[in-house]
Order: sequence, then C-alpha cells, then structure tokens
Amino acid sequence: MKKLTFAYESQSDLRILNTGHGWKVEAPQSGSRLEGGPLGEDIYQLEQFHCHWGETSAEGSEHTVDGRAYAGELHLVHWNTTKYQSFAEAAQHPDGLAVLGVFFDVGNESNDEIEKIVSTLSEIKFKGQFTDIPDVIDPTTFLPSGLGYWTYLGSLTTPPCNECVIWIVYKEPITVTEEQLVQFRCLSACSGEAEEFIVKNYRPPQPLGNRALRECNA
Ligand SMILES: N/C(=N\S(N)(=O)=O)N1CCCC1
Ligand SMILES: [Zn+2]
Repeated sequence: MKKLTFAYESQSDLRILNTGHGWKVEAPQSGSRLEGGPLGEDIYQLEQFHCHWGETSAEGSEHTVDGRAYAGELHLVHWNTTKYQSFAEAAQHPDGLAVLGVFFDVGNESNDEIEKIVSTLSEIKFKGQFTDIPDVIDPTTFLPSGLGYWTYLGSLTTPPCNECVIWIVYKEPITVTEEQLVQFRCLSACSGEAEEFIVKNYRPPQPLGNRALRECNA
C-alpha cells in the first residue's frame, strides 16, 4: 500500500455535543485530506470525531488485538469527497467513509488534547446539549507517534451499521488517565433531570468472516 498521509487544520470553537450515546465533536474540514494507504486514489475529508469507552478500563475499545480490549477508542470519521457529494451519500457506499481508530491505554499522565474535550463535558451533561470548545484542536495531536496500522473493510459500529467504512486502526495506543475516562462516564443518556450515565458505549467486535485484514508498519 502507498503511505497513508493526512493534513488537518487547527480549529477553535469546534462544537461538541452529547448525542445520548457519548460525545461528538463536529469538525467538518474542507481543507483536510486523508489519502493513500488503503484509500486508493481518493481523498477523504474529516467530518467529526468521537470515542467509545467501557464501564471499567478493562473494556471499551470496539476493536481487539489478539483478543485484548483497550480502555477506549477514538474515531476520526472522514468521507470520500472525490467520489461523493455529501457525507450521507458516501455512507451508502463501501468506499464512502474512512475512520481512523486510536486505542486508549490508561496511564498516569493526563492527555492534554483529550483534556480539552473533558473540560467541556460539564456543560453537555445531558443528551442534546452542546457547547463550543474554546481551545484550539489539531486532530493530528490525537494520533500516536508510531503510525503502523491495520486496515480492513467494515461498517459503522452504530445502527444502521452501513458497510461503508475503510477502517484504519493504529497499532500504538495513546495514553489517557482513569479520571479522564471517569468524566466520559458521567455524561447522561437522558435529556431531562433523570440521570442515566453513559457508562459504556462500545460495540463488541464482530466476526471477521472472509474479510482480508492488511497491515502497514509505517
Ligand atoms: N457509527 C459511526 N461511526 S463509527 N463508530 O463507526 O466510527 N457513525 C454514525 C454516524 C456517523 C459516524
Ligand atoms: Zn465510533
């Protein structure tokens, strides 16, 4: 495979919202480019990023490595702007979306970039709430230093689970703290006063079936 390349803009005042299933940062970046690697000749543009976590740090990722789950997984969602006119259209095609997956490992050092997300969560405690992230966000800073990855053709992990995703899952995790994950779990799935904490929001891995898994050791 050709080298995977990416270019992102740094943006402030990105909107973060509580979807009822977790937090999501809307980051449509017409100036962003993800290309190469398993993406053929097409260019993919960043649309949004979000993450998945578990009730404890023993689980939470949506991919596992030799059966091992990580404490969480960040997804940077892109769509194919070479072939399609909109995200919605792209999500109807096997090469429509490209999602970068980054595993979370728990450590003692707070992740400064994730902290920019955590610091807004008290303002979006309930489903439907949103706010702007005052800090400058550069999506590149969420990526691990080692850029080796696995890739395969898969689906969205939330209904309707369209089979429209070229998955690119980095081998090296990034580190977050247990406290940062605890803050994720304090988001509420309800819009009203009732509190139903989003303690976990990951879909367990599905059978690989006859799909080919490829790797790149960048
Ligand atoms: N399930 C999803 N992303 S994911 N978890 O498969 O990366 N999405 C649903 C709508 C847009 C992104
Ligand atoms: Zn996801």
